[in-house]
Amino acid sequence: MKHYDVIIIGTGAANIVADAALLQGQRIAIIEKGRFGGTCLNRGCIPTKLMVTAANRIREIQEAERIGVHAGDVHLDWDFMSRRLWKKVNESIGIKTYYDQYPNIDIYEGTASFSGKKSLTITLHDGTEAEIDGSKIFIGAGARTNIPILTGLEEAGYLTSETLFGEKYPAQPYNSLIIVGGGPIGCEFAHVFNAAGTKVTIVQHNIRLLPKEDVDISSFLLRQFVSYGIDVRLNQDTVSVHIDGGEKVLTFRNRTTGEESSIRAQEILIAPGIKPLTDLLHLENTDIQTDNRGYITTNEFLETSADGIWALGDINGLAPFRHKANYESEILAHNLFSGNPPQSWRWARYETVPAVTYTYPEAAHVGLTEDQARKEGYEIEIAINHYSDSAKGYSLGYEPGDSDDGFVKLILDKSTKHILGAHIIGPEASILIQPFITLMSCGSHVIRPIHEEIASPTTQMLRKLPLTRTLDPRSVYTISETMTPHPSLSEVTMWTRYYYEKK
Ligand SMILES: Cc1cc2nc3c(=O)[nH]c(=O)nc-3n(C[C@H](O)[C@H](O)[C@H](O)COP(=O)(O)OP(=O)(O)OC[C@H]3O[C@@H](n4cnc5c(N)ncnc54)[C@H](O)[C@@H]3O)c2cc1C
Ligand SMILES: NC(=O)c1ccc[n+]([C@@H]2O[C@H](COP(=O)([O-])OP(=O)(O)OC[C@H]3O[C@@H](n4cnc5c(N)ncnc54)[C@H](O)[C@@H]3O)[C@@H](O)[C@H]2O)c1
Repeated sequence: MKHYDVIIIGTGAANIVADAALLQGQRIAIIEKGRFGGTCLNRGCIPTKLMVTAANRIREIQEAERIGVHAGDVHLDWDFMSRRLWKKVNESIGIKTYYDQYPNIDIYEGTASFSGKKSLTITLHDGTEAEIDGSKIFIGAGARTNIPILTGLEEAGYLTSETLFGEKYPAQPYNSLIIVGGGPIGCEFAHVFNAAGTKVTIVQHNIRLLPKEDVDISSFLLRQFVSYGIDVRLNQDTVSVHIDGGEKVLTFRNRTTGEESSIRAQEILIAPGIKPLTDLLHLENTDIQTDNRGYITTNEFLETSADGIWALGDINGLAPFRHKANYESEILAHNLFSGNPPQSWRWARYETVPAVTYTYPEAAHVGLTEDQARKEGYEIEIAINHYSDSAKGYSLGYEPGDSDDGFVKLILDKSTKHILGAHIIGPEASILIQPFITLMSCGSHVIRPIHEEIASPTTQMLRKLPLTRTLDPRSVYTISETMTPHPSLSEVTMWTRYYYEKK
């Protein structure tokens, strides 16, 4: 059995840990069962946002008439956009080539599973197996679509975000598309294909689109989607799928009235949520605890319940965003590979994880929704400002009372006037949210244990100290410890620190 100082499972955000270990000259094993770069680069944030940006331009050009700009016919050149998309996705190959050049890194292309507490069997793509163990093991294995049990679905065939950016990538936009699920994935693809000319229907289980957003954001997006011709069916149970006349027919039932309906389309995209990729890892051979959904439980230092094993990103179930996975990976790099004494370790906080759904318009938030704040017992105040209330918003064409006049909604603690949550829907919401993320992240914070039962000796020692950590709003380091939604233009400003240090 070959021994390593560091084993990394998955090449998404965990690459940040690999890079830090590399700088320390550690002996490293990197294990990847798919394309290097993980979900974000190959089938998530990056390719979807290439599509979304093109779709946004179509909508903006169509809407420019409201400010007196007439552009004539506008359409999406699918081939051109697809070439740009695959050029970016294929940068995946460069990640493997990069790690290949280091003699202290071994790359294993295959699927890892635990054979013992800190040992792994890797089933390699060539059919052989490798056995390795490590002093420090980092699990960044991510998640995948949670396919529902739906009569006839397997026989009819379907798309997921994985296959859409894989073997089923469309040569042209579909004529018609049914999307099962009205979360971020369903809504972003609905926007893309609707703008590309596809007849889109969303069949959503919840009574709202984007149910994790504030209720006012959901209803605004619903109104916009309907105005663009997207057929949205809320509060539905999916019943069955069959093929008829070469088309896929989905039958669904209203959860309140019981009324059944059917809709047909060229394709069906399944986007009902995700589940962690823990099943492949055989965690039963380890001391790693999972929650009732199968996610690995981690504490504020990303420790698992097993000694010397950490988990980050989607697999710990805390918030499935790339910026949150990067944040955790940077914490691990800082704590374990920068020579920092434990007293200066960073710890993870999840109160200020931002989220942006890249629909048209964009929906962005940080912190609590109105409902969450009330449920947590806050006496709240709400402050709302519309785009049309600012000179720039008016110049974009928004008049007071317009149905698509977006807004910022702040949820405030009435007694302290602290911001509990900020919610924005409208142009460039992904950029406009950044000041609120930064404001809410700054200041002094007392260490708050997460999963107190997970406690290495160092963690036990740290939890006994009266530790507070201050994010100084004037410090350049605060910029890199504050999350920024990925991928947003705010990264141009917020990532300045990295370039500042390189120069
Ligand atoms: C369609 C879509 C759009 C998205 N858009 C956004 C967005 O705009 N912004 C945003 O912040 N987030 C977005 N996300 C979510 C984001 O992609 C994820 O939160 C992020 O990529 C998770 O990173 P990770 O490192 O935890 O896992 P991943 O990037 O999924 O990496 C895990 C890696 O581990 C490998 N692996 C898994 N199991 C094993 C094993 N047993 N052995 C070896 N290798 C293994 C996998 O092949 C994979 O490469 C999107 C997701 C999807 C699906
Ligand atoms: N811009 C972004 O940051 C971005 C974009 C895409 C995905 N993501 C992340 O990826 C994760 C997965 O996205 P998602 O949209 O699949 O998940 P989700 O869990 O957020 O939304 C899935 C939706 O599908 C509905 N649903 C579940 N089962 C259904 C069924 N059988 N029939 C109809 N509807 C059903 C649910 O009511 C839910 O609203 C998200 O949690 C999100 O954080 C982020």
